[in-house]
Amino acid sequence: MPIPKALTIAGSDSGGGAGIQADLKTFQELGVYGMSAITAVTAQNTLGVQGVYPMSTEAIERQLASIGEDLTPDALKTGMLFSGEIIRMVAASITKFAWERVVVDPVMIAKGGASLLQQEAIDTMVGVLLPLATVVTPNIPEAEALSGMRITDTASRQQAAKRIHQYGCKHVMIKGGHDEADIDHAKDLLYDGETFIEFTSRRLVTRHTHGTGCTFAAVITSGLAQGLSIGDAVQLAKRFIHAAIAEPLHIGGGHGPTNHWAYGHRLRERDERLNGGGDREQEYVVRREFEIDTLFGNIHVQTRGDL
Ligand SMILES: Nc1ncnc2c1ncn2[C@@H]1O[C@H](COP(=O)(O)OP(=O)(O)O)[C@@H](O)[C@H]1O
Ligand SMILES: Cc1ncc(COP(=O)(O)O)c(N)n1
Repeated sequence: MPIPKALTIAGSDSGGGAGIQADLKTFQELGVYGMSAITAVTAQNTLGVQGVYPMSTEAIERQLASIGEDLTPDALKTGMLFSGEIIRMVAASITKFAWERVVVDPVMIAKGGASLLQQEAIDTMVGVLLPLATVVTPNIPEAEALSGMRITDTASRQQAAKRIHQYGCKHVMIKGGHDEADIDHAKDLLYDGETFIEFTSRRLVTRHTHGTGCTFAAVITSGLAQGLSIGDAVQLAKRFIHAAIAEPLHIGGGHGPTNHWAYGHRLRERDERLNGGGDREQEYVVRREFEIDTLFGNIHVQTRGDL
């Protein structure tokens, strides 16, 4: 079987926790060959963003053309795009090469508050990029900016998903990491134009969440590149990010990166438990399966009616 290939079109994070670096680490962990087109270089660490240096549109266009003329990604994701001009150029390249399985992570503001997308570029994103998206993955503030409405509860989150879906993307995934009202759960909402599906995990108490959104979208991209359905790719992403947040690396003095190795560690731990099991009695098998589920965060998936 050919090796699945994924492309990230995003900014570089010198600190290695978010952006291009998070995406490539994630692709690699999941057995997907990673390619990149860099839209901007950020000087960044766990304490914040110290500088933003966008690339020329010519340099970005050339990177995409080099990829398109030789390598066809099985799926791609966009991250930090910075300006309307870059968004237009990226959308034109996606169309030109007829690339499919497009994950748009509408990165706007870094966790420390630095702007990674010019305000006037939001309309361009809505007009030219979202119609090309297989799935768009805003966090709550990004979903508010895209939909033009406040999100305060499940009903308003569903309403915002409906509005964003009308821009022409196939699926909308509104992530719940910023939902501070829900102190127990991290709940993400997927909408395909008809059905709402909630993916819920336990909320982990930590400040080491730098790069969660990039990593989450990169897992979805990897899953789509490997031929998973969107629902299965999101389920994989939820498990991967839960493990990555649960085992922080404690790197840097501020908001540290997530652990891109953690999911792989847990898979190996599961395999050891299963292989080491021998012919145990049924009750042990049941208990072991429960433990295995616990390893991956007990993600609860629920289809929810329209509120
Ligand atoms: N404290 C947490 N515990 C468990 N999962 C979390 C936590 N914070 C974020 N997540 C999950 O990480 C993913 C990224 O979410 P979010 O933080 O909303 O995105 P972003 O990084 O774009 O702001 C989502 O699946 C979300 O549910
Ligand atoms: C280059 C770059 N791209 C994206 C983010 C957002 O990070 P997060 O995933 O934590 O929202 C970032 N901080 N830097």
